[in-house]
Amino acid sequence: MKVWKMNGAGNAFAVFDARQQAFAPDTDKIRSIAAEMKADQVMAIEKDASSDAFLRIWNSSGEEVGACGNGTRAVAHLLLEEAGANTVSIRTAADLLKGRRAENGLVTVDMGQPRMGWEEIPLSEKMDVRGVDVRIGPMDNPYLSKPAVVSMGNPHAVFFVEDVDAYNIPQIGPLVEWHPLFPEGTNVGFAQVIDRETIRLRVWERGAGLTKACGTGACAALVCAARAGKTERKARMILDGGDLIIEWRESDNRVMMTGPVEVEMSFEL
Ligand SMILES: N[C@@H](CCC[C@H](N)C(=O)O)C(=O)O
Repeated sequence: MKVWKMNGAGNAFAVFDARQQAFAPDTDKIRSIAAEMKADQVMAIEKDASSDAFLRIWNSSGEEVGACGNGTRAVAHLLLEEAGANTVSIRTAADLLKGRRAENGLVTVDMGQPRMGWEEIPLSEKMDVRGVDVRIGPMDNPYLSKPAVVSMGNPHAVFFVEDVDAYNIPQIGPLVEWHPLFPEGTNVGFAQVIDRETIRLRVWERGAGLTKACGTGACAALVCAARAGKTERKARMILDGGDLIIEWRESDNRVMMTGPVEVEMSFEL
């Protein structure tokens, strides 16, 4: 079985080619692969009857999840190279996604439409998704509150802050990740709007912790920012591991994510 160590803007992946051979790891196995290969997510490329491949995704904590934007871009790159094609379709547990080559060796994935209904995120109770009742700090004087929420096939809560670097994300992230408002947990973004076309973003990922980049997190932050009128519908997202360009198209409500992909090494198992 072929295995790749890859990253998408620094978001690190161990990718297993499970199209010819079954790959059915248990939680402990995923944790040990992730630790050994220093991966934020472990992924398996499987056969699919109605697309080019099914992409199975596990967080480094061992739980299987529905979406991983940078991981989808990484696997799109592998499949595009393999087929010498210009477009590729990838099914995940959350959606059917399309990948394509972009300029300068970058890879674009159509991440589909953001889901904004409180039950779709999901939240445990009905609430205005533009700012939910989550407070960090003293109840009557929180230093962080009212994150915007959205699903990109996985749940995201986004705090808009003045200075991303002023927050102790490893301390705050877990408090929000498993807040009772999120029955399935949530990814937690800290977004600083630099100007109407630029956002600095750091993401505490559910089941993986602080990563160098989170693709769905970047989509979520742009959607929440544009929905609130803070930015245009297209912006450069500056993450710790590199930049992503996110565009939330007005014409069809779909979110396009473009960024770099790197194959660090590959081997046969
Ligand atoms: N790194 C990812 C997101 C991976 C899944 C996430 N941690 C979750 O639990 O939903 C990305 O690039 O989107």
